[in-house]
Amino acid sequence: MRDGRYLDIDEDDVRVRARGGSRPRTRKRPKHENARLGFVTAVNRGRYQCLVGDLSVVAMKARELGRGSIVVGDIVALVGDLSGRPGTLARIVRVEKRSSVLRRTADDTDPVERVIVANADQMVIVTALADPDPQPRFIDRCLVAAYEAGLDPLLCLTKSDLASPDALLDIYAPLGLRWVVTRRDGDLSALREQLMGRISVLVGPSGVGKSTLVNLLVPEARRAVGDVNVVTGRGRHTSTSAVALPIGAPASAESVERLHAAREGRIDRSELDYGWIIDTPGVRSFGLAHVTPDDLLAAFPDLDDAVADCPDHCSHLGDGCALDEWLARGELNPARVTSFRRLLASREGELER
Ligand SMILES: Nc1nc2c(ncn2[C@@H]2O[C@H](COP(=O)(O)OP(=O)(O)OP(=O)(O)O)[C@@H](O)[C@H]2O)c(=O)[nH]1
Ligand SMILES: [Zn+2]
Repeated sequence: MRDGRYLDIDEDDVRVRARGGSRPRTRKRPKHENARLGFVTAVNRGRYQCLVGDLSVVAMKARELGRGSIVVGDIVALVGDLSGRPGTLARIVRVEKRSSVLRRTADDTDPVERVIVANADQMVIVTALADPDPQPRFIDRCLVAAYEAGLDPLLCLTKSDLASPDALLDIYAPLGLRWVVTRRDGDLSALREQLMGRISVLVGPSGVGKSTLVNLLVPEARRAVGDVNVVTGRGRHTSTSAVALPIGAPASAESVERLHAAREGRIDRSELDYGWIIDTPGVRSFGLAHVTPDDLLAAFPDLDDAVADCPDHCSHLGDGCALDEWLARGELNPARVTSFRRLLASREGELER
């Protein structure tokens, strides 16, 4: 890979010649002399599907890595058989530093908080306009998770053949979100445009038409499309594990490297006419307990001056909060304060199913 990062070799792969001896010795066993970087596209029962160059390689985690998780979106260093031939198994020996981390909360089916996706830069919040009805509380919690994880949110309102988006867009107007409206028999170019130059993680409750969208965007993916249960209005969970899919260009680690470069501002995002999407079936809640008011305030710079007048450790929801005085003096946009407080409050409790 000409771009550099993907050719990296460990810095401690230093061979030294033992003094006086004639045979080259290694000071310590070269850790990963021929390690190459790869992009994790899927995880299945302890096997990691990784893109190395333009080859898809199956790998396992080296024992020395311990218990740390490896998730879709991770950039990892691999050694061993990187041919990608059937039956071969490479080894992941290192996980590169992550630029973003999206976590799911612990719940009754899984007691541990887990990282679900690494290195994404956009969260596409998929919500149906009807069947099932939109859940603003779900959207709010996604927004909090996105702001905290450093992902740009994009609201994707599906099934526009069934209902108008106006009421929902009114609720979110004060947040200045980017949004697109879609339907399965409609034109997806507005959505496509928002996906270019980015690694987007798609989240949404069951049955909103996420698999249908993914199949329209990436027909080769053939994600299972479920039916909404006529009794509960909820979908069957037909697809189960997260997977990264390329849109607009063939799968290659170089395309991922260029998307990372765009995120870091090293190249211009608008030059890129492809992207990656990460579908996350079954993810319906995020751990928000660790999110602080300050994390959220980062998305509300217009409230900075006001909250500087707040008492220490202000919850911004109760008595004595300076936002109320500033509101009373007409110095803040009430809709912005309402939105900020609604998002803050949405951290409480877990998502009802
Ligand atoms: N009316 C209408 N129905 C749609 C549209 N898109 C999808 N559907 C239907 O909605 C149902 C759920 O679609 P899926 O794509 O399986 O939804 P999902 O979000 O992937 O659901 P899970 O697989 O359960 O996570 C299916 O019966 C689809 O045919 C749309 O634009 N309009
Ligand atoms: Zn306050």
